[in-house]
Parts: sequence; C-alpha cells; structure tokens
Amino acid sequence: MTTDSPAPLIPAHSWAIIDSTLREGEQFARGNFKTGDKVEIARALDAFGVEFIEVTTPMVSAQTAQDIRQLTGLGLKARILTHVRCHMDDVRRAVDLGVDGLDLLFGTSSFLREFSHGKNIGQIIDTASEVIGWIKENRPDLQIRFSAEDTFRSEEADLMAVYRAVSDLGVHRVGLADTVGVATPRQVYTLVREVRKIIHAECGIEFHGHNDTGCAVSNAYEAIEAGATHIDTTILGIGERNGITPLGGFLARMFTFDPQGLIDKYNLGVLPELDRMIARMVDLPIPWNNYLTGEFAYNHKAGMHLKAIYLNPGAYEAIPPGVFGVGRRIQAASKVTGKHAIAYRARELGLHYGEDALRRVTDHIKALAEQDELDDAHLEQVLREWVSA
Ligand SMILES: CC(=O)SCCNC(=O)CCNC(=O)[C@H](O)C(C)(C)COP(=O)(O)OP(=O)(O)OC[C@H]1O[C@@H](n2cnc3c(N)ncnc32)[C@H](O)[C@@H]1OP(=O)(O)O
Ligand SMILES: O=C(O)CCC(=O)C(=O)O
Ligand SMILES: [Mg+2]
Repeated sequence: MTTDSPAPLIPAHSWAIIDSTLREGEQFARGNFKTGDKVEIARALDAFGVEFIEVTTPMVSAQTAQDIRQLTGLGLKARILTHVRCHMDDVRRAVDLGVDGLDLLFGTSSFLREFSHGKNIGQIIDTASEVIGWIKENRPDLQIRFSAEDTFRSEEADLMAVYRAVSDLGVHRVGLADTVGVATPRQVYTLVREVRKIIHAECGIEFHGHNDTGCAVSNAYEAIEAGATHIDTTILGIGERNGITPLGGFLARMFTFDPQGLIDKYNLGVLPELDRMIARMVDLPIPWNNYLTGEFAYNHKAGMHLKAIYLNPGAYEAIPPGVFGVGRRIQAASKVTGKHAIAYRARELGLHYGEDALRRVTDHIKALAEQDELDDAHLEQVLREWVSA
C-alpha cells in the first residue's frame, strides 16, 4: 500500500459492540464480580456508550439472577442481553429479569456434540425450534440471537443447516464463535460471507473471538469487513483462558477506518477509566503494551522518531492519544536519542546551543546512557551543566 492510498472505509455505524465483561469476563481466572462491581461495570460501560451489555446466565445462582434484575433496573441506555443455553429451563428463568434479549448458544462442533451436550445436529435444530418458537410466541419483544458455539471447528454443512433453520425461525442475529481462538482472519472473512448468503436480510451477524493464537482483534475486523454487524468484546480482553477481543484493541483497529464515526458514537476518553477499573477489580496491572492505555503505548524514544514527532506526532502515531484520554511520553534521555531531540528538550528548558556544542552534548548524553539508564531529571541536569560549563 502506498502512503497516499486511502484505507478502506468501514463506517462506525455499520457495527455495534456487545461488551461481555459481565459474562465472558466472569469466566476469567480472576473475574469474580460482586453485585457492586457489576453495577459499577455496567454504569461505566454505559457511560462509554457500548450498545449492548451481555450478562451471565441466571442459571449460575439465585444471586446472579438477582444481580441481573438489579442491572436491568438501572435504566441504562445500553441494552442488556443474557447469555443462556438453548434450553427451555434457562429461557424461562431468563425472560422475567427485565433483559432486552437472549443470547442463545448451542455447540455444533463434534467436540462439543460428543463431550459437552451429546446432541446431534437434527436435535440441535429441533431444540432451537422449540425454544425460539416459544420466545417468539410468549415474548416477541425480546431480541433473539442464536450462536453455534465452536463455529470454526464445526462442519460447514452442519453450520449452514443450523443457521438457515434459526434464520427461518426469525432470530434477530446469528453468532459465530471462535471458541478456542483457532480461526484465521481469512477463515473468519470467508465464513461470515457464506453465512450472510443464507440468512434473512435483516438478520445481524455477531462475532465472538478468543485470543489463543493472537488473532482476536484481526478476526473481529475481518468479520466486520465481511458483513458482521456485532462484535463481542471485554474490557482488557478478559475471559476464559487468555480472553477475547479487547474493547480497547478493537476500538484502536476500527478508529483507523472512521475516526469521526467513533468519536460521535462513543465517549472514547472514558477508555482509560474502564481499563483501570477492571485492572483494579481483577487485581492485575494493565499490561505495559496494552492497546492505547498501556504504560508505554505512546512512548517515543529513537532519535529518528523524535525528530519527526516534534514536527508532527502523526509521523509515528496511527491514532492521536488525546482522543482516548491518554498522553504521549517523549523519552529524550537515552543512547538512541539524537541531536534534534536534545535541542528540543534544551529549548523547553530555555537553553540554546550552537551546532558544535549540540553535537557534543548529544554524544555526551548518549555515552552516559550507554553506562546507565538516564531519566529526564538527569538529562536536565546535564543540559544545564553543559551550558554553564
Ligand atoms: C464457550 C462458553 O463460554 S459457553 C458459556 C459458558 N457459560 C457457563 O458455563 C455459565 C456458567 N455455568 C454454570 O453456572 C453451570 O455450568 C450451569 C448452571 C450452566 C449448568 O450447571 P450443571 O447443571 O451443574 O452442569 P455442568 O455445568 O456440570 O454441565 C453442563 C451442562 O450443560 C449442558 N449443555 C451444554 N451446552 C448446552 C446447550 N447449548 N444447551 C443445553 N444444554 C447444554 C450439558 O449437557 C451439561 O448438562 P448435563 O449434565 O445434563 O449433560
Ligand atoms: O455465545 C457465543 O457466541 C460465544 C460463547 C463463548 O463464549 C465462546 O464460544 O467462546
Ligand atoms: Mg468465549
């Protein structure tokens, strides 16, 4: 791609976020949210502006059912969905909790058919017909999504039979789940395109991607490029094993296609608070290289970079940090620094050098940094001493 070829535009209004921190996130090793935490998370996600919040099934416990009732009573703008097995017991329990929709799931891979629930494809379709038929008749106000769990290890013919059947039954959305994080971006793109062809025109497509092989963000992006309408995320990506598509990573990816669309749709500046909130609740630091909010996500150090960054930060930043409420960090005191960076830092301190002196002080700083780490205070001291020397 040449520098001036435009990136493909994917308008932000063509997709929505289903944040699953309160469902998939509860399956994270340290995701054990109490009622107060759940309320705090739901309110924060709502303040950020996610379109949907997915919560755990009420089948977990009486306390969980009570918490769902509390969350749906908060009067949030985000719509609340509960994630339930495609089973009448679960659905009957879920419909009276004030939720806006049900995210039904049924595993379709041979692994899950054999080792999880023991049903064949015909039985899955029959059960789906019974469950979806019942919801349509008794609670036509509820959104219905049907997901084929472990989609990417399922037979394509089985998937098409299941998706066609649930589409004909009138679900609002079908879900494709990369349950073990094994799908490649190209597989995701191809399958979403195939599913699009056989479902009804208004049926949405949701993608849920695990990160076991590091593709959760790119797979979510490919899903959208192929026509998916909804992406599952969690704050910091928390979930089973090493988690799913992180909210921040997904936003970073999509921002590059339609910055203004994201700015209009979400309160992007709230993202650091969301990441800090979950880091606190799961008692882990935000990873140093986290998308957008990691400690060093906007650290600039090499002399060649710093020269350009001072002139235009866009030279080495795909996304302006201020939009997401974070700042950049210029690390001028290092062995990989250069004269432009040193001159700039000196000017900030009101110090000026001629060309020769600048070269010499730069080399001195580089030599010092070869010996030991230099922080900005030490750099300032050296620059001042050099002028008065
Ligand atoms: C990939 C994912 O993340 S899927 C979502 C995972 N979420 C959860 O598991 C939610 C939290 N889970 C729980 O609290 C419990 O597992 C419960 C309440 C759902 C079920 O608890 P238990 O009855 O004790 O069963 P257990 O968890 O040991 O086994 C799972 C059961 O679900 C059944 N099951 C699995 N998938 C489905 C499905 N799509 N539809 C219907 N039943 C299903 C299994 O057959 C098994 O029931 P069985 O013992 O009658 O064969
Ligand atoms: O319901 C879904 O689509 C996803 C369920 C899930 O968490 C998974 O398959 O990893
Ligand atoms: Mg999952």
